[in-house]
Amino acid sequence: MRTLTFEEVKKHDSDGDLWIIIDSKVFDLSNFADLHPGGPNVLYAEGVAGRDATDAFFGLHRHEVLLRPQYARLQIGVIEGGVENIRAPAPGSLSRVPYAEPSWLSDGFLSPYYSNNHRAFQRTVRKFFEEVVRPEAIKCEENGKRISQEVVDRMSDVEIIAMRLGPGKHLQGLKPEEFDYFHELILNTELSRFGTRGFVDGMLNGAVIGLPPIWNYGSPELQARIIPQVLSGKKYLALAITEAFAGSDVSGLQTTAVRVGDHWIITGTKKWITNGTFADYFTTGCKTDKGLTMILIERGEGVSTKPIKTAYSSTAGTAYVVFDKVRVPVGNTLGEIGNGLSVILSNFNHERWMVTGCSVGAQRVIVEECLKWANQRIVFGKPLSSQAVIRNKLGKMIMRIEACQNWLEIVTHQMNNMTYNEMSSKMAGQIGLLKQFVSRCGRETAEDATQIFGGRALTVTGMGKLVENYHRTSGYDAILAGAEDVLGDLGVRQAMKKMPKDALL
Ligand code: HEM
Repeated sequence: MRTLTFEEVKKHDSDGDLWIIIDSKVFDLSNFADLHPGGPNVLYAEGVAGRDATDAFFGLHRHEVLLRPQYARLQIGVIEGGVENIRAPAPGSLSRVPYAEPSWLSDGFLSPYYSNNHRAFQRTVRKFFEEVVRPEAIKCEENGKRISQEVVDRMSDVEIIAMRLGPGKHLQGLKPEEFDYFHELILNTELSRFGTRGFVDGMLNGAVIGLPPIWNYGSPELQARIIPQVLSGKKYLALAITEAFAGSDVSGLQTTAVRVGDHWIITGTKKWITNGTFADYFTTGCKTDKGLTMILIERGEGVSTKPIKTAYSSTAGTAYVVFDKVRVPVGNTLGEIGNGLSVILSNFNHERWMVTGCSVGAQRVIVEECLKWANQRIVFGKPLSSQAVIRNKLGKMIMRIEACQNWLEIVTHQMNNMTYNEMSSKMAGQIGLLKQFVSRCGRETAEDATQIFGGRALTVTGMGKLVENYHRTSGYDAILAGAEDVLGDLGVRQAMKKMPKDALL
């Protein structure tokens, strides 16, 4: 790469002969100017053409623009004696922006929950997600296609699909102290950092919520056949509960299973089924003459799926699933006939806690985006952060994310130290309230972030793209796995049930 002086660069400041300096790198924009998405005129302006345009550039573009190969190759040299100050973060690295990381990952802070094993795990996971998953996440979020088999295979190779189901004996080769609920929490917060909310659900969330009923209630034959296929990423699974007729009120389901000999004949339509467009198996809630029953249905004759357009990317595979007189062996029943509600309910704590972790991971990135933008954006001749109204919003965002993180961690600590049954009886209400709190905080932060970024928060590309995605999709966290108002109410109802009889004023 050539070394150039400011004097040399200055000579190239006209139409057809245009050089510009950004962060001590010299770019030849002569042929690019007419193709520039921001238009050619801005590039010929005084103080830009032939000059050091670093501040102007970073006020208008994300740093990653310069890393795209088509733009990186416009660089023709470096400035003599210049120092490159703005470097892309290395994959897996931690942010040094205050509050951009939870306190346990911040220099000089302690935590009672995390061991060195968790810290090493976090480093490996972040690097893997940034290098392997992030490019796929960005691509799929935009084109709406499902996650590629290649990335699924790579996740399966390092047991990520299995780890997302939580601690347990399915994690071959890992001792309990090498994988607990804090490890899983790390996975959930790390996978939601890319501003690609649809992809987060497209990353096989169907299996995370649909496999446990097979695991806990399926026959040994069913388990031996289905579980390895799903954990190896060779087959896909969706949880098919909700219908146009029933959402949070699962007892109102209308999909019907009628027993004929040793088969069920199943008819009905499920709606909003995450990963449904590409699922091979459906863990399905059905009405029978003995009450709600969970049954595993395989894609085949009588099963059809249709994508539903939603506010987030179709990479999530959200579907209508139609069962038209589907014949299913009675051996595919999960748990006792008529006992479907407890199968569904026993699954909910983990699912809601998982959604909460993903939500906290995404919320924290937005806090980081806002702190960076308020610091670098110049308005009325001063950084945006010099406005008290902006600092007030930043303060509230920080308070919210820290409160969410700390409550989530203490809940995770209880989960690590309780049996499954204790968790079911003691944590359902608390997790319901936590989920409501986190999703409400997320939406308030989405609103504040949109005000801080202004018009940039309304475009899917550019400086505010993460805020745009978050603002459009944070409501999903308030609905999926149980509407937030219903969950908050569950928490209070459970508390009332446990009130001591003699607790009077
Ligand atoms: C290597 C040099 C440059 C490259 C590769 C480049 C590339 C781009 C790209 C890709 C965008 C679209 C933004 C997005 O949606 O992500 C953009 C927008 C823009 N660029 Fe550049 N640019 C360069 C230099 C400059 C300079 C020096 C200026 C002016 C000081 C400038 C002013 C703008 C403006 C005003 C926009 C529109 C921003 C908006 O819509 O918010 N660019 N540029």
